[in-house]
Amino acid sequence: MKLRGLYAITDSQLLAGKFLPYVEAALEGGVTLLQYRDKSQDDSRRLREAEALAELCERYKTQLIINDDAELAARLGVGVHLGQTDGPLTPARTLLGRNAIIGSTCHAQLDLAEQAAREGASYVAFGRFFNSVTKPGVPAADIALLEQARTRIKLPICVIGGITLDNAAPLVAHGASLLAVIHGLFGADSTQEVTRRARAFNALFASA
Ligand SMILES: Cc1ncc(COP(=O)(O)OP(=O)(O)O)c(N)n1
Ligand SMILES: Cc1nc(C(=O)O)sc1CCOP(=O)(O)O
Ligand SMILES: [Mg+2]
Repeated sequence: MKLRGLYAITDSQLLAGKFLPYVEAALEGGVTLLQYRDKSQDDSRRLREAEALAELCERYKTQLIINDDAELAARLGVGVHLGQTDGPLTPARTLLGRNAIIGSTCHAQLDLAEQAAREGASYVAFGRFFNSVTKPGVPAADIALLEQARTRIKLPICVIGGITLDNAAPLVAHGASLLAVIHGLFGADSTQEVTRRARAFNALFASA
């Protein structure tokens, strides 16, 4: 499967009271990967919501990725995204199997991306590229890093952090394969606007 296009990420606070309708609206507009990102410790809610997303993704032929939690990903038979403190990649690959999508946060460090590639990651994620309301204060990445990553890393490159329709085009032009977006997608006033934004993010790849 080609990892290229919009990578929608859920946010439990932003999507409170409209979780499934907003996610479905994004899927309607076209989503390559959907990440379930919930930073709470409420395991039963996490399982319930992740199962609901798995069902939706099945319907829309979208790949589901679970943030942080390889065990939950294994339980649902889906992929996982692991940050630098979320556990090692190699056992996650063993647990999930060779076909699972496994992503790795590499901040703005090419050496982390090279290590992730050696350890079996499916894509590497760099960020944050712009100021993020969702996760302020994380280290910054820039276009020069993207240029270097494109020549050194032979995996799809995901970019994240403050990405909106107004700032995403140069990232795609400089080699980003996946645009990972929370607020720039789901911070919309209506389901129709979420669908419009998803379509518009995807259109950036058609013209690249
Ligand atoms: C696609 C993607 N890229 C980066 C992250 C950030 O992961 P991490 O550093 O583990 O931070 P949290 O998201 O867990 O707070 C991500 N989730 N997805
Ligand atoms: C979860 C996350 N990780 C980041 C990183 O730089 O690793 S930035 C970020 C938040 C992304 O949300 P938004 O699109 O609303 O900025
Ligand atoms: Mg994490």
